Amino acid sequence: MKLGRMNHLGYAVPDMDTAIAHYRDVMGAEVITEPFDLPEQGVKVCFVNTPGHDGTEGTQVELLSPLDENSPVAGFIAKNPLGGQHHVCFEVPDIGAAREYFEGVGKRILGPTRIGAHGTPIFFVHPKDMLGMLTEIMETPKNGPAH
Ligand SMILES: CC[C@H](C(=O)O)C(=O)SCCNC(=O)CCNC(=O)[C@H](O)C(C)(C)COP(=O)(O)OP(=O)(O)OC[C@H]1O[C@@H](n2cnc3c(N)ncnc32)[C@H](O)[C@@H]1OP(=O)(O)O
Ligand SMILES: [Co+2]
Repeated sequence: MKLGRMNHLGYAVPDMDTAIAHYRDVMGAEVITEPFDLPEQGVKVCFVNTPGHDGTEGTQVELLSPLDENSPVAGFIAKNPLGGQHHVCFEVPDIGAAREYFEGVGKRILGPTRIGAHGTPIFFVHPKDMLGMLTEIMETPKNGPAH
């Protein structure tokens, strides 16, 4: 499988406004979207970009808060009331080939491949099969980064 860049760090937070204020005012990061809901994923999302250096591309933090108690991040927040690092997302050129690869090496894929917050197909691999890190695999946007 051909691994691409790290697209974002997923960060689960109990309160989106508090988290945005922290990254904007304390960290001086660039809040690049208004918070938006992804009801099908059970989360409210907001993207925060940090600057690159020496001409390299910056990084992105994906702030996530639960839309309701059934949200996949609700359980995480219950165990981590302050919030915390929830997942990491890597890009791949072909999501179908990547899914076959991970299944082929015995990693548990969580649910169907679906459209993620960046508007491209994604799937998740179980943290217990990924050294404790919930791992999102995302197909590289064909027309450059959506956010
Ligand atoms: C898609 C939109 C957006 C995008 O970027 O495009 C997103 O990223 S949305 C992100 C939210 N969606 C998801 O996280 C979907 C995938 N997640 C899941 O399927 C579940 O959350 C799962 C299976 C990771 C955990 O399910 P649940 O919380 O119901 O199970 P447990 O609490 O019993 O956890 C089982 C076991 O795993 C450990 N765990 C849970 N969450 C994480 C995590 N984020 N990172 C690392 N480990 C995690 C938990 O501690 C349990 O371990 P144990 O030793 O048994 O206590
Ligand atoms: Co994500």
